Parts: sequence; structure tokens; C-alpha cells
Amino acid sequence: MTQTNNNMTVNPDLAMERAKCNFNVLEVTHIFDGGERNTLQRKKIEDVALNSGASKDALGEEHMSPKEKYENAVRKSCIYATMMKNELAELSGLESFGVSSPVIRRTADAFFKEVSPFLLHLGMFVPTIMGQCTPEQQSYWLPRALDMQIIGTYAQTELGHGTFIRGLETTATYDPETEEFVLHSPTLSSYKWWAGGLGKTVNYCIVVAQLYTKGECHGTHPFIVQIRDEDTHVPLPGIKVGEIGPKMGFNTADNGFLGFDHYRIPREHMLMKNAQVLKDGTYVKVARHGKLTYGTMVFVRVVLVNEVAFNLAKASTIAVRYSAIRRQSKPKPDEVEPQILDYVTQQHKLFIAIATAHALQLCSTWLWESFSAVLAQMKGGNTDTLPEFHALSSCLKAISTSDSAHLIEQCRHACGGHGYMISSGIPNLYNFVSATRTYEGDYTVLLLQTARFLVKAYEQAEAKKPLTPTVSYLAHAFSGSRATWDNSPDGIIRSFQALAAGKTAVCVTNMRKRMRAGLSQVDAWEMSTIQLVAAAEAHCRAVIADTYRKEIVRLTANSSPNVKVVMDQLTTLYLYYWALERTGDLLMFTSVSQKDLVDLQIAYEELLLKIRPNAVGLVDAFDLRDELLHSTLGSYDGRVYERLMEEALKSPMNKEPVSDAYSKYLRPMMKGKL
Ligand SMILES: CCCCCCCCCCCCCCCCCC(=O)SCCNC(=O)CCNC(=O)[C@H](O)C(C)(C)COP(=O)(O)OP(=O)(O)OC[C@H]1O[C@@H](n2cnc3c(N)ncnc32)[C@H](O)[C@@H]1OP(=O)(O)O
Ligand SMILES: Cc1cc2nc3c(=O)[nH]c(=O)nc-3n(C[C@H](O)[C@H](O)[C@H](O)COP(=O)(O)OP(=O)(O)OC[C@H]3O[C@@H](n4cnc5c(N)ncnc54)[C@H](O)[C@@H]3O)c2cc1C
Repeated sequence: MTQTNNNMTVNPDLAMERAKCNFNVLEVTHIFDGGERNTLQRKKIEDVALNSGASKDALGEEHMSPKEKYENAVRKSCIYATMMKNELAELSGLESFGVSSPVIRRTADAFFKEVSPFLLHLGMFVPTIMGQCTPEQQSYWLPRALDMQIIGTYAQTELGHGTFIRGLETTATYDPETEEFVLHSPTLSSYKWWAGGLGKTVNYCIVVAQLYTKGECHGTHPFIVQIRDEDTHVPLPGIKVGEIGPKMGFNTADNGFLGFDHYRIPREHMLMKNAQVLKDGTYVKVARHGKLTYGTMVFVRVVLVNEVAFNLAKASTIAVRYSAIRRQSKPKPDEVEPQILDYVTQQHKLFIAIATAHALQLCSTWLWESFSAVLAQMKGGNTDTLPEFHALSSCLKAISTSDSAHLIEQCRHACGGHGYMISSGIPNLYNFVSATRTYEGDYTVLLLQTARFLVKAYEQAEAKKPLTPTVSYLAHAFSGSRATWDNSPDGIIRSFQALAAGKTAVCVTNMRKRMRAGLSQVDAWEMSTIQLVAAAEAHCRAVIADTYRKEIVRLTANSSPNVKVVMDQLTTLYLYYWALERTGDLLMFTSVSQKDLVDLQIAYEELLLKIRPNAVGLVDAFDLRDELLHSTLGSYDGRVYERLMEEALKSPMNKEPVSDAYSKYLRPMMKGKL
């Protein structure tokens, strides 16, 4: 039986869940939007972008051929880009459409089940122009790029190297005679590979290449390079470009390859904010920090924390709503089958996903604010805070993407067989988010960057030198006793910090031992990298836990009592969950006892039951319109079985009663005539 709610027929189980939710859902939406005004503005943007139906496809993307999928994605990208230049720019208060506005980004997702071929234009090409050009270069390139007169991408990775940027092989050799750079791909492994939109869409790209001038190599630098004719779109002479083929996801992003055959570009096309080549070929270093050319990657790592939080919010919305309407098994023979959301194991799978989406969303806002502060200082020539920020953004990118991918997969498990349907929405979310763990810096590689910083900070703490804020807890690492366990939220956060400090100390001790035994510093480091990754992970978990807790306390200071309670329950759940995941480490580095851990497990299970009545309310508070979810299982009305059947009937396989394969293969085989 179904009920009607706001002219919508709603599944009765979902209606019941909404009736029993005991907190004000809208209040929580406002918290995560950053205030009521932002919620209203977001809704207005979503209304303008989505009410016209322009985001919808006549035939589901999943039934299209690769070529049709790509063309359809370009079609919708053009519609959305035009909206951004016109209606949405004004509404979002942006002079021109914003590259990092989470609302614009969020709304764009309604248009694409996978991704837009313009993602790299907005996500990296435009930010590189903003971050790596001189003011004169910017005034030439930025208006054209923002107005989409040119479309670009970011081509750094090569067939042979993605992680090790210093190992890139593409060369840019300056020729003072003509005042040009000659771009060349000397080997197969030097071909650019992966850049989004490069295959068919873009006509420009940022190319990262080894700069040679006056016979000397100055390392990798960015260049802006035209690769296709601005009118015909035909690749220019000296350019070999194409699409790299099917992938696990990102199949509408036309990731491409690119090679150069002594291809010439004007001197002014080197992006010269951080380093310059003068007309006579003299190389001039401008930046005070050697790694500022990596700036766009740092920007995207910051953006990605928000991006994956959003995608995890979508997966948890789908899985929690579905778990409320799905009934399975009969533990009590005289009662009706329970909603699967009533199983404690199901709550264990799902509530951590909601809490993590909250934690990452709040960390992303905090990280963005820290990034803005670092950029402001760098404008004044001060790069002192950059090493700490690089360490922080590296580990947050690594952990947020990895946790989100894992939890999205867990949401799929929570949806049983139906979660495996493309129409559930979860496979596309997983395919997208699992790539974020690799691109923009692989998980392990980025955690090792953070570990480098931790080891240095540990040595500073040992020498009683001042520490930067995110590692200040290392100062307590030398007390000689194990941290005292206490199961209050602050106590657990202190234990997480003790754990990170303890693991870092173990790494430093082991490396020193290995070096005393004759290993070089590089080999001693290499032998310790499993533990260094674990130390960086522990550090990141301590940062996330601390930030999440502090931000929730701050943001709910004036909230209604029930909102305060449910938000407190979720942060506590997050802390208990990770304490229970790390019992071995806690036993090593804190005074926690076996009894403390048994008690903590019971407290965790009781907390799940307390959160249970509010579960649907909590995911409703993400306020994700059906157009954004693309899900038969997660729609607001819970008409799951109806939608699954409607989608199945759309399959082109159901167009004819008998498949051609019957007469071609099955019949001859069955009649023994094959
Ligand atoms: C219609 C749609 C609407 C859309 C709207 C827009 C939405 C946007 C959404 C965004 C989505 C974008 C999609 C992106 C797709 C993927 C793009 C890519 O993958 S692109 C490709 C991405 N590719 C990758 O990410 C490659 C990953 N690899 C790397 O980043 C580097 O090779 C490395 C960092 C691992 C090493 O670098 P290496 O040069 O060998 O350095 P060493 O190790 O020798 O360390 C020496 C010293 O340098 C220090 N330092 C290092 N970095 C930094 C930094 N950034 N800063 C400061 N410091 C830094 C380091 O700490 C150390 O310090 P110390 O200890 O000496 O004091
Ligand atoms: C969907 C997608 C889109 C992309 N888009 C773009 C784009 O637009 N532009 C662009 O330039 N690039 C893009 N990339 C490329 C991406 O940035 C790289 O794939 C990524 O940086 C990882 O580098 P790699 O592929 O060389 O992996 P590798 O470095 O070869 O990694 C392979 C394994 O080796 C390990 N490893 C590597 N180095 C070390 C080390 N020093 N210590 C320990 N372990 C190590 C890694 O942890 C990993 O397990 C994209 C990739 C994907 C998947």
C-alpha cells in the first residue's frame, strides 16, 4: 500500500520512517550547506538547472554505444555550460561561472551519470591559467577559457610516468632564433596519456614538459599548447592525438593520448608566473618555493575531499532509503519480515557511511579555508605554511578518497543484488570514486609525502623546537609513558593522536636502527614504508576526528536540542567505529584494557540503535534531488520495485520477443545443426 505526500506517492515504510524522525531535517541541511541562505540559493540553482528537464536522456546512457554516450555527454555539457554562463552565473553570485563552486559542481552531476568531457577544462585547465600565468598571460587566456571560446585539459601524465613527475620525458627546448619552444615526444613512453577531454573534445591543453634552454635542463614546467584548429577542430601538423579506449568508469570523459613531433609554440606560451625564459634563452626562477608548479594538483586534491564526501552522501542516501523499504528474512516467526535497516549488521554498514560523509564534508570546508589562508600568505611572498599544507592536503586526499570508495562499495553490499544494477546508481558512484584514489596522486604515494613531513616534525619535537598546528600533538610523544585511555570523544581523539605519534616514533627508531646496521638513508626509508604509510594514515584519522568533532560542536552551538543530540551521536559513532577498527594499535600505544574495548563495543552497538529511528531523516537532510541520485533504489518516494521494472522494460533487449541470437546460434545448436 502506498501513501500520498506532497502530491507524491510514497512507499509506506519510508513515510513511517519520516514520521518517526525526531529532529528537524531542514536544520541539519542548513548546517551542511553553511546556513539557510546558502540552502535557498542552492535550491534556486537546482530549480533553474533541473526543472526544465534538460538533464534527462530519452534513452538511458547505459544503453548507448560508446560513441553515442560521448556525443550525448558533449551535448549535455554544452547545455550546462551555456546555463552556467547565463542563468546560473547570476544566481550563484559569480561574475563568470565558478570553477570550484560546490553547488555548480553538485548540480552538474544531474546531467551526467558518468562525467562531463569538460571536467578537466573547469577542474584543471582554468585553475592552471589562474594559478600559473603572469597577469598579462592571464588577461589573454582566462576570458577566452571562461567564455568557452577555447576548451582545454591538463596533460601531465605520460605512458611511462604518472607519479614521478620529475621523470617525465616530453621535452620543450627553447630556440632563441625564432623565440619558440619545440615540443617533442622522444619515446613511446613519453606520450601524454589520460588527460580528460583530450581524446576528442579539447583544442588546447596545459602540457607539462622538461624545459631545456641554453643546453641545460631546468625540470618540468607548464606550457599552454593549441592542439586542434579553432575552426575545423582538426589536429594541427606535428600533433598525434586520440582517445585511450574503454575504462572501468569515466567513459564519457574521452581521456586521450598526445604526442609531439618537433611541434613549435611561441615563447609566451610557457606559463611564466613561477619561472621565465627570456628572449635570449636565459632562465629566471621567480618563485620562492620549488614546488609551486605543482599548485594545480594541490588545488584539485583540496576539491576532491568535497567531491568524494558528496558522492558518499549519495550512496548512503540510496542504501539507507532502500534498506527502509526492503524486507527480508523472518527472525521472529510470528512477526512480519523486518525492514533490513533493523538488522544491527546493516546499521553497522550504513551509519558509518553517513557519519563519514559528514566528517569529510566538514573537513573539506576547513581544508578549503586553510588553503585560502595559505594562498593569501603566498601572495605576500611567504611560503612557510606550504609544507604543512602539502602534507595535510596529501593525506586528506588519500584517506577521503579511499574511505569513500570503500564505503560506497559497502553501500552496494548493503543493497544486495539490486545494488549491482547500474540503475541503482551505486556502480557508477563506485567507478567514479575509486578512480579518485589513484588520480591526482596515488594513495600510497601521497601518504608517503605526509610521512616525510611527520618524520621531520617528530625530529623537531625531539629537539624541542616549535611545531606547526596539525602536528603539535607530537610534542607529547616523549613523555615515556603510554597515553591514558578515556572513552570520552576528546579522550578518543587524544588516543588517535597518541597512536599517530607512537607509529611515527616506531618508524624513526627503526630507520635509525637500519642505518646503524649499514643501510643507506634511502634504503632505510624504503624498508620502513609500510609503517610510514600507517603512521600517515593514523595522523590523518586523528586530524579528521578532531576537525569533525570541533566543527560539529561549533556549528550546532545554537541548534535545537534534538539536532544537537543526533549530531553528537554521529560524531561519537565515528570515533567509536575507528577506535574499534584499531584495537591492536590502541593496545600498543595507549593504556586501554581488554575490558575497556569490550565496553566500547557494547556502547557502539547501543549507539547504532539510538541512531536507527533517525536514519532516513539523516539521509533526507543531504537534500539530494532524485535527478542527482540517478537511482531506482534511492528515490525520495521509495517506489523501488516499480522503478526497477520500469528500467528493465527500457532495455533494448526487450524490444523483440525473440532475440536474433536464437535463429543465428541457439536454434542451430539445439537442433544439432551448428
Ligand atoms: C560541467 C562540470 C563542472 C565541473 C566543476 C569543477 C570541479 C572540479 C573537480 C575536480 C576533478 C578534476 C578531475 C581530475 C582528474 C585527474 C587529473 C590528474 O590526475 S592530473 C595528474 C596528477 N598527477 C599527480 O598527482 C602526480 C603525483 N605526484 C606528485 O605530486 C609528485 O611526483 C610527488 C609529490 C609525489 C613527488 O614530487 P617530487 O618533485 O619528486 O618531490 P619529492 O618527493 O622529491 O619531495 C621534495 C620536496 O618537495 C615537497 N613537495 C612535493 N610536492 C609538493 C607540493 N605540491 N607542495 C609543496 N611541497 C611539495 C616534498 O614535501 C619535499 O619536501 P622536503 O621533504 O624535501 O621538505
Ligand atoms: C580516471 C583517470 C583520469 C586521469 N586524468 C588525468 C588527467 O586529466 N591528466 C593527467 O595528467 N593525468 C591523469 N590521470 C593520471 C593519474 O594522475 C595517474 O594515473 C596517477 O597520478 C598515478 O600515476 P601512475 O598511473 O603512474 O601510477 P604508478 O605510479 O605507476 O603506480 C602504480 C603502483 O606503484 C606504486 N608506486 C608508485 N611510486 C611509488 C613510490 N615512490 N613508492 C611506493 N609505491 C609507489 C603506487 O602506489 C601504485 O600502487 C588520470 C588517471 C585516471 C585513472
